Amino acid sequence: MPDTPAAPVIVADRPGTFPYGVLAERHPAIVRQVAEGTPYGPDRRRALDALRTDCTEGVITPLPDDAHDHDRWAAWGMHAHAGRSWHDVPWLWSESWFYRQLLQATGYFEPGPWQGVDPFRPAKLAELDAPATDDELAALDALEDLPEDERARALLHGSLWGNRADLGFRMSAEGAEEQAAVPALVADDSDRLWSLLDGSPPGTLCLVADNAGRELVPDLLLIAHLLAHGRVARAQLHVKPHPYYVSDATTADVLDAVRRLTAAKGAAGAYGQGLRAALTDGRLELRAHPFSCAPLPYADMPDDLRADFAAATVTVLKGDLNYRRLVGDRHWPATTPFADVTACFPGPVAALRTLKSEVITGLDPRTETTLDADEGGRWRTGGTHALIQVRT
Ligand SMILES: O=P(O)(O)OC[C@H]1O[C@](O)(CO)[C@@H](O)[C@@H]1O
Repeated sequence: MPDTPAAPVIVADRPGTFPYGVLAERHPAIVRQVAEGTPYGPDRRRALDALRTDCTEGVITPLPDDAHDHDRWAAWGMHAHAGRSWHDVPWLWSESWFYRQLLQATGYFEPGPWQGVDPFRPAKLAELDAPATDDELAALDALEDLPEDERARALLHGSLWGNRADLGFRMSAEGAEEQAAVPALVADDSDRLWSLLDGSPPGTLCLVADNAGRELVPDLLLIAHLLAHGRVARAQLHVKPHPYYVSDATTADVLDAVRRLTAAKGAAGAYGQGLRAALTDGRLELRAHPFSCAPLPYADMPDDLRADFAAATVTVLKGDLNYRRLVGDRHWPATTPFADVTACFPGPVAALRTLKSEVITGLDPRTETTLDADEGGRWRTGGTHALIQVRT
């Protein structure tokens, strides 16, 4: 990292702060939502109740030695954090640990009736099947009359603002969307992104997905468009190997989204057909690397994932959590250059994110001052503002 001194890592140890609230309020609410969403039996309910207490009052207790991913979590620092409060370890670590414990409580990994049952599926399907999705798919027909580059820009913004489809966030941010009269980009390097996607011969796009449903659909539309118009020859879509952060996308969610598109009329249906063809002939490849659910920044990624990103024309990281992992989840001054804090990423990288936590870099000082003056700190966490930041 150029001579930018590393800022402190975020820890959720101060009551009244956003990270603290996520552990103390959002997590127990998510446990309640999961228990209400699926008719688990008494034993699973007891495990969920125990987690609701443990994640607010407990300490980090290592996985059993025979857990399928014990060694992985040991390598990710589990024993180093053993016995400490969830509030005293890095926030990123604590959050990721919560979702691992939630799958433990629901029996997701264990042989038995609940193995492989996504505890968030009811919420994901309700969102994907919402009438609003029909409206968004129907709106695609109007894009067909636009020149290709304007259509590409519209789909890029669809993918960006799709990031508001974060069901975990929605639970505690009722009305956030309505508040934003004019959605504003606090940083916009999209021209740099297009220059990367104008190269010849066309290369490979890596898109690291975030939320399923109404975020994943516009991500897939963007990929379908870039493939169909020869802006990229191949695309790698990185999803999660198991449910994570409520609505993060898994392979099952990709299949649901492609099915939803393929079943639609008009342009949406054609996009669906194009995606099915790209998946079957290999131009669109799915990846579900275990590190995508790791409690660690991308700087610590393993070599095979690093090789994927190094070989890409550009890697697009979607969403707030991926942004935090890209910049190391630290209290950076907002004006810290984006290129400095992303120097460790192995290839050109673009962040498409709506702001839902305090971490931010690469801002123009006037932008920060104006936003603070107009909105206090709300612009950082309310999901009402977004950014497109690119390091070539
Ligand atoms: O779905 P996204 O965009 O990664 O947002 C994740 C949200 O969850 C958080 O981890 C807080 O729980 C924040 O990063 C953000 O508010």
